[in-house]
Order: sequence, then C-alpha cells, then structure tokens
Amino acid sequence: MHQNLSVTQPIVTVRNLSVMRGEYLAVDNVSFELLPGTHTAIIGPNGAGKSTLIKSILGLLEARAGEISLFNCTGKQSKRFKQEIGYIPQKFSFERTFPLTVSELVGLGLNSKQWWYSSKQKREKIYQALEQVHLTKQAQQKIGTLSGGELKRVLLAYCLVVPRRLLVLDEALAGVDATGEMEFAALLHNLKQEQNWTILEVSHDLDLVSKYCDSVICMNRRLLNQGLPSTTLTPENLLHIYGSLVSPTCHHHEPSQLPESF
Ligand SMILES: Nc1ncnc2c1ncn2[C@@H]1O[C@H](COP(=O)(O)OP(=O)(O)OP(=O)(O)O)[C@@H](O)[C@H]1O
Repeated sequence: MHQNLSVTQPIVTVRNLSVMRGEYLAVDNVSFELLPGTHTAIIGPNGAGKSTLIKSILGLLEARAGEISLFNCTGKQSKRFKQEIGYIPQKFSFERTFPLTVSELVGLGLNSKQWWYSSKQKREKIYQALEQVHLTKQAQQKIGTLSGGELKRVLLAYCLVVPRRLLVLDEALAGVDATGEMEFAALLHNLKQEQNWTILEVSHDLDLVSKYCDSVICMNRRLLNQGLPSTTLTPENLLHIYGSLVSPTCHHHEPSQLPESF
C-alpha cells in the first residue's frame, strides 16, 4: 500500500471547477470525486472539455473558478505528489532524429526516489516495464522512429516503471491496435486490482468503458451524469450526451457512402 493512502479519502476532488480556453468556457461548474483504486472514464462529444478538465487536474491549465484537491492537498502543496501521477496525453510526437532510445525514455521515469537503485536494478525495472507493454525488442530503437501505437505503449511503460497513485490517460488507446487495446485495458485493470492505482481516462470507446470502468463521468462542458456504467451508459443518456443513438455495443459505425457528387 502507498504511504498515507486511505481507502475512504478521495484521491482527487474537483469542486465547482470552471476553466476557460481563450474566450471560451470549456468546463463549466464541474464537481466530482475519485476514490482510491477506482477506474473512472470521462466521456462526451468532441470539444466537450474532457482534455481541458484533466489538464486542469494535472495543473497544466489554470482554473477560472473552483477548487481541485489532489491527495487531500490543494494548490502548490499538491505539486509534491507530481511523481506519483502518470499521464499519457492525447497528442504528442517526437522528431525522427530525437536522440533518445525507448529504454532511455522509460528510464527517465525512474525519478529521484529511486536514486539508490544500482544500474543493474534500473535496467531490470526498465526491462520489466517494457515487457508489460510488449516492447522489449524496440528497447534500443530511437523514439522518433516508433509508430503512433508503439509510442503510446512506451509512455505507458514510462508510467509503469515506478508505482503511481494516479494514472491519467487522455484517449491513450487511440492508435493502439485491437490486440494491444485489449492488453492495455487488462493491464490497467490489474494495476487497479493488484496495486490499488486510481485511473482516470478520457475515452470514446464505450465498449471498454462499460467493461472495465467502475464509474463514468458524462460531460459536455457541464457534468451531465455520473455513476456506474450500467446507469450512465443508457440509450437515453447517450442520446442526451451525443445527440444521436449510440450504445456500448453499436458505436462503431459503418463508413457512410459518399454522395456521388463528392
Ligand atoms: N487553446 C485554445 N484556445 C481556444 N479554444 C480552445 C483551445 N484549446 C481547446 N479549445 C476549445 O475548447 C473546447 C474544449 O476542448 P477539449 O480539447 O477540452 O475538448 P475534448 O472534449 O477533449 O475534445 P475531443 O474529444 O475532441 O478531444 C473545444 O471547443 C476546443 O476547440
């Protein structure tokens, strides 16, 4: 168990949070709590403010109003827990010539708390993290030459190389192939079950959300619904959220035919 971890105290508390993007109110008066060892998905249509919300939680964007508490601390105090949070952003890329290999990048995840590890122990930790995401063969490859899905796996390995209390994922599975997607989801499930990690992820994959998440936050600038997948992912709620009929089992639409004049 992590130090100071109580099973009842929320890991994250968001109270009446509002966040601007330029002149636009992207998050409007949102409140919720995340309990330790839970997996929560944030869902909503494009532009609903999901990334804005998680970036505010991570301290990457300033709030216009409201309060965010991480591990029971607010403001600057919560910054000391930075190393206990893993984050995979929605968009990132590296120049092809970026001079860092996969194992070097994952090794950067070994932070100051692991200063006493020997070089051998560090190599073992990095190898174990890469093994979990099936990328040991790419260990010496330059990160700028990886595919989009491989790069996402490397970032997950970076998060896995040390214990985290909170893992924040912004569409982390986008670009990961079907097998990788299931493995990724199962891995997150194990981290939650066996190591009590708290997971907050933005996802458009309602099948995986209904299968793996304990709780769903539905938003479109404002919080629309929050609760168990079985009570939030109902046809009525999804119609309200997305404005059209989607369901956890039928949201992969067939590509529509282009009009002849296109
Ligand atoms: N830097 C910016 N300046 C102005 N508006 C912005 C900026 N960044 C984002 N926005 C707007 O804020 C709104 C919320 O964006 P955000 O990225 O949080 O949405 P999202 O729910 O994560 O969307 P998606 O599912 O498409 O990733 C969008 O309408 C977006 O166009």
